[in-house]
Amino acid sequence: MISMTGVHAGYGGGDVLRGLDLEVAPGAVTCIVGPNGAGKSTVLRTISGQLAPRLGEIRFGDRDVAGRHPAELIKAGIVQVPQSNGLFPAMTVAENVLLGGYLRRREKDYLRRRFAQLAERFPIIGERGGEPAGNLSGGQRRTVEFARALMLEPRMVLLDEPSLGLDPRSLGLVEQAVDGMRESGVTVLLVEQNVRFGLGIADHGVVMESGGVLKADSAQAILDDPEMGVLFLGGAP
Ligand SMILES: Nc1ncnc2c1ncn2[C@@H]1O[C@H](COP(=O)(O)OP(=O)(O)OP(=O)(O)O)[C@@H](O)[C@H]1O
Repeated sequence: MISMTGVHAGYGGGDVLRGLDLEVAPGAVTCIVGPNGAGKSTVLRTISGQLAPRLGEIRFGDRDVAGRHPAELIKAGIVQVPQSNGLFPAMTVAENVLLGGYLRRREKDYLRRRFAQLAERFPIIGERGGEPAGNLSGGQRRTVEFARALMLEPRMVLLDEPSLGLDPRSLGLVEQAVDGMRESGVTVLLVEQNVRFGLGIADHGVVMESGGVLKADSAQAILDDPEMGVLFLGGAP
């Protein structure tokens, strides 16, 4: 689905990604873990076009999408859910969800139909659609962020630390949403500090270190690997 080859990218003060090679399997959930500063979020930003790689190739299907504008990548079917606080709190829940359809804003019938589908899948959107998004709990807000990302029926969703700041019950909502994406054939690539949670909801795992991929395997194999424990996963998983 996505394959990155020899990718170098950074923010001006030297490369954060240094010749990164990564394959993301289609229709599955892949979780990237690794120490702070390894470049996990930078991988997502590079795929979604927020950061142009200095070198290397990023293939999405049969296209090279490296360095494309984020709007073009959304049209191609890649959407990123930012780390947190991605909603406009004074706007209603429904308005926030509909923002995800901005690129097709003139197609009112399509947007209405798609919104109705998402309201069926995430009941909070129908139930609280007219309320300011700022009224919702953390887990509910995350659900609205997911629904917004799904408005244009993406083929690939990038999630940057979806568990951040959530209580255990809300983590269940994130897991359900990710399971739903997998069931509908969406490819999911997520970054998680909460290693057990992230690898627990994923099919494949990737361990990053110093701007490269140290190990890629099934999520379970990475969870079970004693070497991964203390050094990269912040304690035995
Ligand atoms: N906007 C930015 N401008 C300058 N440097 C940045 C920027 N964003 C990240 N960096 C630097 O790039 C490096 C990698 O950051 P990145 O966010 O990709 O790491 P990460 O693996 O996701 O870790 P973390 O969990 O700490 O975010 C870090 O040294 C960070 O300070």
